[in-house]
Order: sequence, then structure tokens, then C-alpha cells
Amino acid sequence: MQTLKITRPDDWHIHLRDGEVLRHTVADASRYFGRVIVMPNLTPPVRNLAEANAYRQRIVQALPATGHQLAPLMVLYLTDKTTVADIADAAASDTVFAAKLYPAGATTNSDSGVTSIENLYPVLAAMEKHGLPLLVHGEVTDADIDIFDREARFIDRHLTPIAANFPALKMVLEHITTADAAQFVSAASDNIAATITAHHLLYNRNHMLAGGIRPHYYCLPILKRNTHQQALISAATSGSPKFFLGTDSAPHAKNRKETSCGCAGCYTAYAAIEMYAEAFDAAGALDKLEAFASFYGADFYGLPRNSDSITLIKQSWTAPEQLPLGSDTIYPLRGGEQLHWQIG
Ligand SMILES: NC(=O)N[C@@H](CC(=O)O)C(=O)O
Ligand SMILES: [Zn+2]
Ligand SMILES: [Zn+2]
Repeated sequence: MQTLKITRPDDWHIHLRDGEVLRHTVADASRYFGRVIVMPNLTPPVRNLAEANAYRQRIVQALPATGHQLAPLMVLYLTDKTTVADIADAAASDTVFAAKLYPAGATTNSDSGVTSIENLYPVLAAMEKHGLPLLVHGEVTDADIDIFDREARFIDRHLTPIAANFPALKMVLEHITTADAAQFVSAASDNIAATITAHHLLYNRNHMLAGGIRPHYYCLPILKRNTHQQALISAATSGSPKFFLGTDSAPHAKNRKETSCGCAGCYTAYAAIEMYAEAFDAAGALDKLEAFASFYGADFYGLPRNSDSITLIKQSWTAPEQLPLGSDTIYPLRGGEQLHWQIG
């Protein structure tokens, strides 16, 4: 039986949500991840240090009593009203590690997001000055721009100018889905990186749309054509420290996805490193998994790498068809199907 021992991984992009679902999302995330970057798109969002600290407390309280340790790293949600003082407070804290740019209307719970990125420039200047990383959901929101082109257009229209105006700003282009994004990040300076999800490594839009429409594969940015999937696999397995693990595990109750207008988001936290191992294995690049999952994210954020390890075993098992999510149920990505790696 093939085994793979790696330094304990971290998840640099996860949605834990809030309230009664925390006991389930936090239990899954804390099975083996050491640290998680907690996305702030709650309703209302996490707008300042006080709200981040209160949310952090709720997450810590939801940790299972034994055997689970998880450090939640908090993130501010940038709005049109975010101030330079909000950034200074957050940067001086030991609980907030980044701030997130959601263009208004781009994704789940982005109604309070930023309506004009240019108006945000003083806030970005403060982030650059204080060394607080900017995390970006990189999609334009124009109704007339094709949903499959929204990431590439965002890069040209917004990321290139931001990078030019704030050359020292640490920036993570989250959950990249295109060859254009991989190329932009590769060519950019060292302070610009990207997270890549397991599902964008494993799937392309055919998996979602050919032979029937599969709402549980629907996430944003949307799965692209297979050539983009190949570019993401190349980036993730390249050994470049600019690309690291961020699951974007984003739970929505089953009835909110299996409906006439379903929510965007895939739930992968119950088997995340298992799915990444499968993707790296399929690419013949298992030797590159550890750095992607456990080194490069910590290095980028200027945090120490974890010192303990986990072991993965290549052995097939059947993923549960549904999981509890508070008092609701969720259909996890790959639910009811075979997964090929498991935790030892
Ligand atoms: N990725 C998604 O499809 N959904 C995320 C939001 C996000 O990360 O854009 C969610 O919060 O549900
Ligand atoms: Zn997003
Ligand atoms: Zn996300």
C-alpha cells in the first residue's frame, strides 16, 4: 500500500459560515489542517477587528473537545466604507492576517462588497504600508461579460493596475481557474501569489454540464474548459512557491443548490487533502504535494511551517452521500463516489 507522509497542511481559503453549522464545518476543517484562512463573507460581513475577533471566538468554541487543533486566521471584508484605521487596527492585531476584496455582486454574500476599486486605493495603500495581504475574488461583474471570461477580464482591468500602483502590496488571487490567471501570477513579482482549489484541479466544465447538469459542481469562479484545468495542474505541480492550497470549501445546504436558482460553492473540507493527493497523483507529481499544501502558503504569509506531519494512504473508500450541516444536510463534492486517498 502506498503511503505519503507530509508536513501538516494549512488551508489558505475556507468558508466556515457561522452559527449552528460551525460545529460541522469546523470539525471537518480541523481534522488535519493546522491553520485556515477564514473567509469573511458572512451576513453581515466581518468588517473590522472587533467583528473578526468575535467571529474567531465562535469558531474556537466550536472546535471538537479532543484531538482537534486548528488556528483560525481571520480576514476583513473590504467594503466601500472600510477605513485606513480599520486596516491599521487589523494589521497591528495577532488575529487578522489579510483583507478580502469582493467586487460587489461577484459571488455568494458579496452584496456589501466594493463598488469602485479605484475608490479603495487609499485602503490598498494602507495595506501595502502595513504589510497586510490583499486577497482577491478576481471576477468582473458586468452583465454583458461572459461568465467564462470574467476572471481574465478582471486581471487586465484591475489586477494589472493594482500591481503597478502598489508594487509592494502582498496579493493573493484566490481560487484561480484560468491559464490567464496562472500566467499573470507566474510573471508577477514575488509578492503576488494564488490559491488553487482541489475541484479546479480535478474537474472542468464538462464534468458540470455534459450528460446532465450537476449543481454540486457549480462554484465561482465557474469551472472552465479542460485546457484551463491543465494549466492549473501545471501551475500547482510546478514547484513554484506562488501557488498554494486553498480549498474554497463553501458549504450550502442541499436544497439551496438543488433548486431553480442554486447557490455557488462546493463542499470539499470533509476530504480536501485526499482530493488534492488524487490530483497530484494523476499528474505524476505526488512529490510536489507537500510544498504546495504545507510550505508555500505559510512562507507567503510569513508564518512558520507546521512542525508535525500527517500520513496519506492510497486506498479507495466511498464518500458519504450526504453530511449534516447544522440542522440541514449537505451534498459534499464527490458524495457517494469513490475517493482514492485517505488519512492514515
Ligand atoms: N466559491 C463559491 O462558489 N462560493 C463561495 C464564495 C467565493 O469564494 O467566491 C461561497 O461563499 O459560497
Ligand atoms: Zn471567491
Ligand atoms: Zn471562497
